[in-house]
Amino acid sequence: MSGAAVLTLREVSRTFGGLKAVDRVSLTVEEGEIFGIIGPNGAGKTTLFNLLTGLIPLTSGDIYFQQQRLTHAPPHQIAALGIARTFQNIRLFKEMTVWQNVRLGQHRHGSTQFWANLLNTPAVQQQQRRLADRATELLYWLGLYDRRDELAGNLPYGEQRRLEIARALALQPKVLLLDEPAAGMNPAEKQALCELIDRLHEAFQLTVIVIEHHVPLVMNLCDRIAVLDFGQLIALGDPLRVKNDPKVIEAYLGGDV
Ligand SMILES: Nc1ncnc2c1ncn2[C@@H]1O[C@H](COP(=O)(O)OP(=O)(O)OP(=O)(O)O)[C@@H](O)[C@H]1O
Repeated sequence: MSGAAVLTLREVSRTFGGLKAVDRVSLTVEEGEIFGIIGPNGAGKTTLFNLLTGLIPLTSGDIYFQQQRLTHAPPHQIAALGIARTFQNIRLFKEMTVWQNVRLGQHRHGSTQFWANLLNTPAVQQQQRRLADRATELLYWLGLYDRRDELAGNLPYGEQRRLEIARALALQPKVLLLDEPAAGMNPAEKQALCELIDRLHEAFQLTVIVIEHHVPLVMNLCDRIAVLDFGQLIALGDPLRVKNDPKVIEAYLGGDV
């Protein structure tokens, strides 16, 4: 961790009708850390990701990426700045191959000009080769290289989750948001995923923000953890501190941590 702020949330709120889904949340995520977000069902975790990625507008407050105000930025601009995510409900192109899904994730890196593309210039060919190499590398990392020609929809569930991560990484993000990446996995798969996230974080120099229900996974993986309850931030700190926080034990963990 370098200690520099990557994401800064100031009094971020989102209401749905009368419901305060996210309620004046202020926090800073530092460069290079693995930051966990936990909380009971309906605590506002996914809504917070939707606000960070511009999928829904804030009701009030501000979000900054490094020094840049993101508060009203559209999703494509946020993605282009280097913030990528996966979804709680897997959102792959199921009728496309594993390879095509990752290549589509690289979309913003196809930066060469329209005419250059049309004429297939050497610069275009070189860029395409570079992107294909990167896609290959990602598929190796996620253990999906042998599956590259299969339809995404035909992969077993755990591999679909990993493909989502590969596709998010194809954007070459600085910040990777993972929404319950281990949902539906057995304990051994969860442990393996946890180790994989840690290695990816190291290898690609990522800042990772992870929403996860499985408390041991979050405790092992994360440098710091934020706990949400009814949209409010009720605790923030290193795993040990959060685990022993009476508010957390009372509101969420019920003493079984
Ligand atoms: N588009 C929406 N319209 C109305 N209410 C919504 C909408 N999205 C979320 N909510 C509500 O906001 C609250 C927070 O939901 P959110 O999905 O962010 O919680 P969560 O912590 O991610 O929960 P879970 O762990 O179950 O995924 C819930 O009460 C939810 O019903």
